[in-house]
Amino acid sequence: MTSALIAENLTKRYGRRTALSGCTLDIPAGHVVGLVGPNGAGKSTLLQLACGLLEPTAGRLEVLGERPSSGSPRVGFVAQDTPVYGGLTVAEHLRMGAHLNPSWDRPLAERRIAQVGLDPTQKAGKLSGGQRAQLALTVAAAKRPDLLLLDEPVAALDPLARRTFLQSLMELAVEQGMSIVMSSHLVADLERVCDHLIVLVASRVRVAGDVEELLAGHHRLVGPRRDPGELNAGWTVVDESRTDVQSTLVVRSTAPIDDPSWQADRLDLEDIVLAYMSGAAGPARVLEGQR
Ligand SMILES: Nc1ncnc2c1ncn2[C@@H]1O[C@H](COP(=O)(O)OP(=O)(O)OP(=O)(O)O)[C@@H](O)[C@H]1O
Repeated sequence: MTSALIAENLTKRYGRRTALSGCTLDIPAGHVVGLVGPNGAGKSTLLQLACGLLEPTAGRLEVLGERPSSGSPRVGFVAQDTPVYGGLTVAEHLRMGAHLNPSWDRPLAERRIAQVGLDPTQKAGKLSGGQRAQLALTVAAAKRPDLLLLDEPVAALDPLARRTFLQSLMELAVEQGMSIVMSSHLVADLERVCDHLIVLVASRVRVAGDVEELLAGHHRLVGPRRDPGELNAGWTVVDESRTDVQSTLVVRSTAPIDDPSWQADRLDLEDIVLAYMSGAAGPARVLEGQR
């Protein structure tokens, strides 16, 4: 399987501040990938490195088998502030897109603009934040990139617009075969559309992998208090809390939990993300077999 993005020990520093540290990832092509993590975790930095807007301080990064370059027609990027030209109309954005991009997909652009109810004669500067996000996505998608990078694309959208937007992302992935990597704080949304997830915390990858594998491999365990040395050696403890009598753990284990002294429950994606964000998860780790 080809990779959309390969990072090896990728590091980005701004002066003395480390925005991304020792990031190692292999993101398979043809997937919708969610990138989550708390504010300042390094998500925008990773996306900007991937589209060639930033240069790494150290490490290796390959996007679609090449070194990232900012002008690549194979990679589309929609930044967090949904850049559009305030003085141009919606239709002028599409004309400019067609002029600048040999692979411009005019029917796709016109269909999306109609679908999301944008008035082609409206100046972009007069659009709402959500409408600007829709326009920016349309322009990026109509370039027909192989990889679309979206930095918090749904932050400004109302719940219905979010649903339509995410639906259209899935269509782009399935019908056009686009790989999509998008950052978001809305994990429930990501669970609906993403089949791959990366959790970044404090500039490091805490976990990355196939969503189905992540859901199947994480468990919440409640049982009599145990100290770390007494736990099953095959478990990775992601998060834990203890009272005098009881332990509550979030563990990763590929094997089923067969110890009857633990009550084991499945977790949803949000639980897993929160466990990695709040837990003593230790150094960066990547799920084996994440491809
Ligand atoms: N141009 C810059 N100069 C200096 N430090 C920066 C710059 N851009 C980002 N940083 C720092 O790098 C770290 C990672 O920032 P980044 O924007 O990548 O985080 P993020 O995960 O996208 O956050 P958010 O969810 O708030 O958008 C932060 O500590 C931030 O302050």
